[in-house]
Amino acid sequence: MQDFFRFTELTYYLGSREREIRISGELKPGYVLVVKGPSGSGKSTLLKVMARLVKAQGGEIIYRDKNWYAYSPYAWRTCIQYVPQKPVMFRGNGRENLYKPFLLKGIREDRIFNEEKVREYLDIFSLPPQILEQEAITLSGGEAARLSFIRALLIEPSIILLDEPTAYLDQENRIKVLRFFSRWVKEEPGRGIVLISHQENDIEEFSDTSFISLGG
Ligand SMILES: Nc1ncnc2c1ncn2[C@@H]1O[C@H](COP(=O)(O)OP(=O)(O)OP(=O)(O)O)[C@@H](O)[C@H]1O
Repeated sequence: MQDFFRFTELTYYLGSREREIRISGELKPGYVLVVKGPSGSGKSTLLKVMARLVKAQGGEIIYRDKNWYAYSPYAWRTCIQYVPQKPVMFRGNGRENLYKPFLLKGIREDRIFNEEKVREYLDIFSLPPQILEQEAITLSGGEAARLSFIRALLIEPSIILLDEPTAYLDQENRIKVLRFFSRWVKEEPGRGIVLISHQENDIEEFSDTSFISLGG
């Protein structure tokens, strides 16, 4: 495989044509690509473009040697999962929230909702099993954040786009989550993470990192 995840002249607007971003770079397998830049420079928007939730005006991403448009949007999002900074919880309990992506049309058939995996992840992220029965909108910010990591992980993506993953976490959970992702990215070949974090010490938890910067 020549290109795992390479983006070239990726071009997108921040609200209007006047604020155009154009950026090239590469995420290597096993690596964490850290997106740097001041507030409002377009970091979150870049992750949404990469997830194909926001349209790019130009440029391309080559993922596993194929142009991104060679993948259906569903296939793309099965491989590349975006976890927004502010956790999104739907109506329904914790289990229903974890199950939600499996109800979406086009999810790859080899992805199955694995209750055993759910329990395993709850344990890793120190969430009590009762959370599965709790109304998700009543979860605390930190609980919802950890549940949204589990929701993304259950899809078994190869790339996870993490937007400020520790924003809602206390110190203990912050370390737990970062160490988990640091292991996850190395556990199997062909995984990668794109990370936005304002906290320099978050980045120190990862062994192989590379950086790209967006201007002001
Ligand atoms: N749909 C939109 N309409 C108008 N403006 C937008 C839209 N999406 C993003 N923007 C603007 O684009 C800029 C970049 O937003 P973005 O969330 O990508 O920044 P960021 O670098 O992640 O910032 P922060 O570090 O504060 O989270 C901001 O000024 C934002 O207000």
